[in-house]
Amino acid sequence: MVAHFAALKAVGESCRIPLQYYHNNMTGTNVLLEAMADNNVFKFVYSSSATVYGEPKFLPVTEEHPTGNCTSPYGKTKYFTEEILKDLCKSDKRWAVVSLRYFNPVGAHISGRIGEDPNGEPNNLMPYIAQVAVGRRPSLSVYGSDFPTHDGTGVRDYIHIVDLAEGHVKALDKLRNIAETGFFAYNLGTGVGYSVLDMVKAFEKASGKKVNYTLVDRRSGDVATCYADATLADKKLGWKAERGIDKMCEDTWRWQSQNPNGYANK
Ligand SMILES: O=c1ccn([C@@H]2O[C@H](COP(=O)(O)OP(=O)(O)O[C@H]3O[C@H](CO)[C@@H](O)[C@H](O)[C@H]3O)[C@@H](O)[C@H]2O)c(=O)[nH]1
Repeated sequence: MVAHFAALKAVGESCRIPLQYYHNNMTGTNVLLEAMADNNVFKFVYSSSATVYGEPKFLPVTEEHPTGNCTSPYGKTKYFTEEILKDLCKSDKRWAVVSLRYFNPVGAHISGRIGEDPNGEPNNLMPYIAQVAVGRRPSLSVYGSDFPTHDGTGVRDYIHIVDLAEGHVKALDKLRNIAETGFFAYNLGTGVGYSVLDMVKAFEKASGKKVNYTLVDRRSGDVATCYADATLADKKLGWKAERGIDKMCEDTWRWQSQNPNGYANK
């Protein structure tokens, strides 16, 4: 049996409550693993994150890049959990875990019916841009314009949420079909980095709307540039991202324009 282990996906603004947050995540990990073993489930996909790499020492970031030097409590919980899972797989050969290290998931389902609707003010870039474009917020704050990047703003590897979902299907197929056990980590990204201002421009093109922004100070914990080498996922899972920046913006805009107030419309 294969279980999807997304239950540990972090919630909320972790920096405000790190101790409680660590406690909840780590306790949750142990409780879930025990419950899975009790039910004879020894294979699962873990939702990890590129934040396990911290400030990249080289680019693009491969799975061989050291982990653990995280810049946020959220990243540390992902790192700690991966370490627990590695030890688990070493100590008990019944377990097979695929850890998918997500880069920056964005976009929406093509139907325009399933999209991102964060509680309160969005923390992440794409939903913020979308809410400015739709007129729900006056302006985007661009965190930092003095990074060593092509335009001074932070560069990330944005990946369409449907590509990400397809990566999970491939990971589940692998788990179903292999006899091998152990811990396997794969980057899920496109391999291409875009800056905050690249994203703003692409969104304006897709939506036909102006996205007002102001350049402000850097946000604590943000790295300058992070993008993936995702060739291992291609080689081992037969997966690679198919959707580019225009599609990410078009699909986000379809969702946001059809649901200006998110799920509150329904
Ligand atoms: O209002 C905003 C929000 C973000 N940014 C910038 O946009 C970029 C992307 O930020 P964000 O969308 O918050 O993503 P990250 O901080 O890169 O973190 C995301 O990507 C990680 C993987 O790398 C995941 O683990 C996290 O869950 C996810 O939030 C960064 O340069 C931010 O400084 C802004 O300028 N203004």
